[in-house]
Amino acid sequence: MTTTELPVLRWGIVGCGLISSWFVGDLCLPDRPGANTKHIVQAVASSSKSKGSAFVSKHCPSEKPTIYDSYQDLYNDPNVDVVYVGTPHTVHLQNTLDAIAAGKHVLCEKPIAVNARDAKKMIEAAREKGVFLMEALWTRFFPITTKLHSLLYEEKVIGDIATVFVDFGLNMPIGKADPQARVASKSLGAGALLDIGIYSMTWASLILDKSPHRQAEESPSINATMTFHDETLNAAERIDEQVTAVLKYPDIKAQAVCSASLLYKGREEFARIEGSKGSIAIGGLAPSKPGYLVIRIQDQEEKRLDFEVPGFGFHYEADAVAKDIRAGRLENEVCSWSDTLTIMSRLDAIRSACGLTYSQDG
Ligand SMILES: NC(=O)C1=CN([C@@H]2O[C@H](COP(=O)(O)OP(=O)(O)OC[C@H]3O[C@@H](n4cnc5c(N)ncnc54)[C@H](OP(=O)(O)O)[C@@H]3O)[C@@H](O)[C@H]2O)C=CC1
Ligand SMILES: O=C1OC[C@@H](O)[C@H](O)[C@H]1O
Repeated sequence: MTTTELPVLRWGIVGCGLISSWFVGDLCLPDRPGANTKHIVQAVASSSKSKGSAFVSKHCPSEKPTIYDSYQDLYNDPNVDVVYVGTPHTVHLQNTLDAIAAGKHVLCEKPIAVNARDAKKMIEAAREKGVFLMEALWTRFFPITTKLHSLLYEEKVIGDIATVFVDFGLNMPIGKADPQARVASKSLGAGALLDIGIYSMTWASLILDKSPHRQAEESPSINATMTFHDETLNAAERIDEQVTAVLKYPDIKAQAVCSASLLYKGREEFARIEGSKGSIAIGGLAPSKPGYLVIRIQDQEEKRLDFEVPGFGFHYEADAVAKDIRAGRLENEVCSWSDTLTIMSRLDAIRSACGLTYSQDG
């Protein structure tokens, strides 16, 4: 099918910051192999029209979106099918609830909210209004994750899985960032766990929660530790710069060691799954954007599988959203409401164990 014959989905982009620029770039990629949808940037909303116009000229010059200086005006636009929320964590709740109230489907950036309680509110609102809602945990949608699952559980190439190690290191110390930026401002949700630890936890979940041997009702136990940018501050003021969580899954005799740090750039091979017969490493530009697998089996030559990704890879989640909306589904099966709540509850548990709060926790 040529691009012009594909069904269309019209996006309204809320917030013209970094992630929205990456996302629209992928929506506009021409002639993607396997594309199921022609994505249109129908509208953008920003704090000012000039910022919105500059964003469009730079990041999606081939599109002719309506530019709003009010998020609400975008939610009210009858030509917008789905709203993409690309704002800081702490405003996801309000932005998403407003979009849903206006009857829009929503794809909301990660973390969907600051805590599981707020995530539940968003899910309940979507359920009641009968609209689609998904957290933009884009990593789940890369073809590499499906291949990994099949290597682990269908081909069983490394035998019984014992330990998963995942590390997301980003050289972005709090002290070096602009204090007003969302990565350094506590009121905008700054901190390693919510920003990048969520990916380490997602990989562990993708690998171990999806084991066919799991007994779903048994949640893993979690032990965690954090270091803070300023250790002298109280729970409400401090910002986590490093975090490590150890998850124990007694039912499958497995464990995961998940870490995240803003103090160094992590290794390209960011994850390793150890099994009774060997290991599989996952590598890529970042743990959010995986690119290859390395299979190492005892007494065998190691094997590397590379996965070509056009653009950043945000189109995989965008295509999944489009397919669900067309089918009338309210949630996605790869990033279900239950998946989102599982991870958010674990992030809550880690924060509670380490003494880290946000004002949203109430
Ligand atoms: N999936 C991924 O790989 C990534 C995801 N993210 C996620 O995306 C979200 C946004 O991150 P990022 O794009 O880096 O952030 P930026 O600060 O670059 O952009 C956020 C935009 O949100 C808007 N905004 C709305 N309310 C506020 C507010 N109170 N304070 C500041 N800005 C506000 C602004 O747009 P305007 O002025 O136009 O209204 C701002 O430019 C985060 O939740 C983050 O976790 C971020 C990076 C990568
Ligand atoms: O989601 C993310 O992934 C990549 C990081 O650069 C960014 O801070 C984070 O929000």
